[in-house]
Amino acid sequence: MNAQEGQIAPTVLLPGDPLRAQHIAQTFFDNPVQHNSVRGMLGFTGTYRGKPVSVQGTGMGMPSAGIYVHELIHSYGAKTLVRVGTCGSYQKDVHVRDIVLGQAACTDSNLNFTRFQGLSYAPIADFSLLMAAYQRAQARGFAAHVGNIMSSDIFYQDDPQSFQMWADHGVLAVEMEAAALYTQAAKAGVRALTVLTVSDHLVTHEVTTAEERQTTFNQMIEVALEAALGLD
Ligand SMILES: O=P(O)(O)O[C@H]1O[C@H](CO)[C@@H](O)[C@H]1O
Ligand SMILES: O=c1cc[nH]c(=O)[nH]1
Repeated sequence: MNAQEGQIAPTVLLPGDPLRAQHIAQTFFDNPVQHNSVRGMLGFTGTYRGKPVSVQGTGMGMPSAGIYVHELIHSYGAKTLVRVGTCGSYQKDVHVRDIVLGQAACTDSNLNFTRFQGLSYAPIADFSLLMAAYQRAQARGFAAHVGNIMSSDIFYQDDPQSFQMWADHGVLAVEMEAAALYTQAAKAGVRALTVLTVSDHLVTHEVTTAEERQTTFNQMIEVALEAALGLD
């Protein structure tokens, strides 16, 4: 990233899509300033209800997101990192447009097998952030599910039923970055959470319109901002 030292706030939202970073900055931030343009991975810093906050695109998948998470923590001093993204539901009662708070993240990635020398590590969210996000969603009447999620390296699975094993063990939904975020945050002693909107459904194949997705995406951002910044 090409941000200057001190240009990025200690609290950072992390969407996969850089254009969503731009949308978040333009919709929610006061006085947003673009802090990164390298590789088109847009990042902005501004304020939300008077508190400094940044948003940084991460790209798709853990190798890409892991680079941004590392630089945000170790080069720019990020202390609170909240991923805001989309997911595919594994469970009948987790509907499209619902919010999913990733309490923990399974993974099929080799990243953590390499990091932990073939042993198993359980990447988990920061509890204070998780509790705050759940309380903010409840207070606003948004449908929010808390539980285990799957961070996969594979978007297009060859076997469309391969998710069933995870679904049978209570995993709520699939995305592609949380396990790396939680692991790196734990190592660095900083706080991390993943807040997701269900964009598609692997069981019921429910669909949603772009407008509906935008509305619930904005609800998710409000929950993430309030939890990350400690706002009511
Ligand atoms: O909406 P974002 O944040 O990109 O998240 C999800 O969408 C992408 C796949 O379509 C992956 O990055 C996955 O984690
Ligand atoms: O990674 C993802 C994101 C959204 N929907 C999916 O099915 N997978």
